[in-house]
This record gives sequence, C-alpha cells and structure tokens, in this order.
Amino acid sequence: MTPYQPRTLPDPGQAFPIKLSIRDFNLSFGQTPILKSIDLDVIANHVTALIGPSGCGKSTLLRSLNRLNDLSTECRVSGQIHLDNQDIYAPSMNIADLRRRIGMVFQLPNPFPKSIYENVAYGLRIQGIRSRRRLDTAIEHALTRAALWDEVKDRLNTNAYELSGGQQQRLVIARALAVEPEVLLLDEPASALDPISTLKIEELITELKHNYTIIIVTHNMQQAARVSDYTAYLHQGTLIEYGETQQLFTNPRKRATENYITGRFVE
Ligand SMILES: Nc1ncnc2c1ncn2[C@@H]1O[C@H](COP(=O)(O)OP(=O)(O)OP(=O)(O)O)[C@@H](O)[C@H]1O
Repeated sequence: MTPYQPRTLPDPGQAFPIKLSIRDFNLSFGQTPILKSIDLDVIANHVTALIGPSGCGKSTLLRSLNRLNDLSTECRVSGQIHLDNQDIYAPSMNIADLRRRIGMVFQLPNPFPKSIYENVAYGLRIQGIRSRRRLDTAIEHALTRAALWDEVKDRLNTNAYELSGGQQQRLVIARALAVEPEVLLLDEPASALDPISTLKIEELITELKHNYTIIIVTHNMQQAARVSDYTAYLHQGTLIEYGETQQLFTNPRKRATENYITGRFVE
C-alpha cells in the first residue's frame, strides 16, 4: 500500500498535526450519492465547522467520522478516512474503540433516565471501571471540563431530566468526555438551546479545543464564525471551499461560498 500522504491543508503554515484526514471519500445511501469525493484535513486542537444548506450532507459527513452511518444497511462508502495514521474503514478497525476515541453530541440533549452521576459514569462502567474512587475522580473531572461541576456537585444523585436543556447538553458533553476521547463531533449542539445556554456551549467549545479536536455542524453562520478556526462549506455533497474561518467569511475564494454566506443562496 502506498504510504499515506496528507495533501489538503486549510492553512499550510499550520504547526499542529492533522488529526483526521479524509481522502476522495464518497458515500451513498442505496443508489443515492450523498457525499462526493470529499478531501479534507482536520487539524488537531482546533475547531472545524461544517456549514452548508439543509440536506447538503453535513451530518452525514460528521457521522462518517465515527462510522455511525454504518448503522444503515443501505450505506456504501469508498475512499479513506484516517484518524492519525489509522484507516477507520479498515476491516481491522475496532468500531467500539473508534467511537470511544471520537465522541459525539447531538442536536437534542439525550441524557439517560438516570442520575447525573450515572450518566457520566456510563461509559466508564462499560470499560469495566468499578472502583468508586476512580469513578468519583473521573466524573468530577469530566463535569468540570464540561463547565457543569459547580452547578451539580451537590446533587449528583438527582435525575438528569431535572436539569435545564442547556445543563443537559453540558451533561451529555461530560458523558462524552469521561471516556477520554480525542475528537468531539458536535451536530448542531446548541440549536435547541436558549441564547444564554448557547453562549455557554460556545465558550465551552473554545475551552475544550485545547485538549480535543472539535468538528461542529451548525446552521448558524455567526456561530461558525465565533467558535471555529476552520470552516468547510458543502453544497449537494461536494466540498466547495475549506479554509481559515476568518478568510472564508470575509474573503471567500468561490462565488458559491459568497452567495451562501451572504444569504443570496435560498435553501
Ligand atoms: N440513513 C439515511 N438513509 C437514507 N438517506 C439519508 C440517511 N441519512 C441522511 N440521508 C439523506 O442524505 C442527505 C444529506 O443529509 P444530512 O442529514 O447529512 O444533511 P445536512 O446537511 O446535515 O442537513 P440538515 O442541515 O438539514 O441537517 C439528505 O438527502 C438525507 O435525506
């Protein structure tokens, strides 16, 4: 096999390594092509936003990164996606391990109907961790990282459903962080939240990128401009433009990108 060579950097001067590298990646559901020859390098410890009109394939691309689309028997893929230097679609890839390394948070907060403590402990218990002391430490750490510890430390045994929507979303982020992932996939994580909770999630994303590589799908272009370092614009399953967020929003290279970010493209 030819050695893997990263090619498409959004910022050639970038000193951080490439965490995820997508090469000529195609995905279809049945006979319908959804993603077409995507080439994209995701830089470690930065936030990459995926933007584009409804149905362009943003969530499908995100879900390709932890092989969540595999749950559909109709799904067919070709091309390559490497996490560090490991081909995630190789037959030898352990999918449970991949999903531990690449955590995901969805649009609607989805805590389990359990206590706050047990929600965060969930993945750790699956990993076989039984020691109460180890669990306590890891749970405090994850809740602190998710900027929720101070709000819940005195009620860890309360049912997670008693938290507000914004707190539930930070709890779900803590649950994802507890198993120490390397990458976090966020699929419109704030679109169901009020403005104050949205701001908290955005601040959290900015904080978390120091320790994780983050990819966020968002419909909100102001949000993409606020939280991301790099932005990829997709249209009908094709990657139209990928570059530094500030450059893409102020001086896009492609007319199609300009039309979209200035609102001239009607979804
Ligand atoms: N499991 C599936 N089976 C068949 N088609 C699917 C499946 N999941 C997504 N699709 C189709 O793939 C296309 C891209 O969907 P996707 O959810 O990735 O778009 P999106 O850009 O995230 O859209 P939105 O912004 O509206 O969430 C859509 O036409 C959708 O209907």
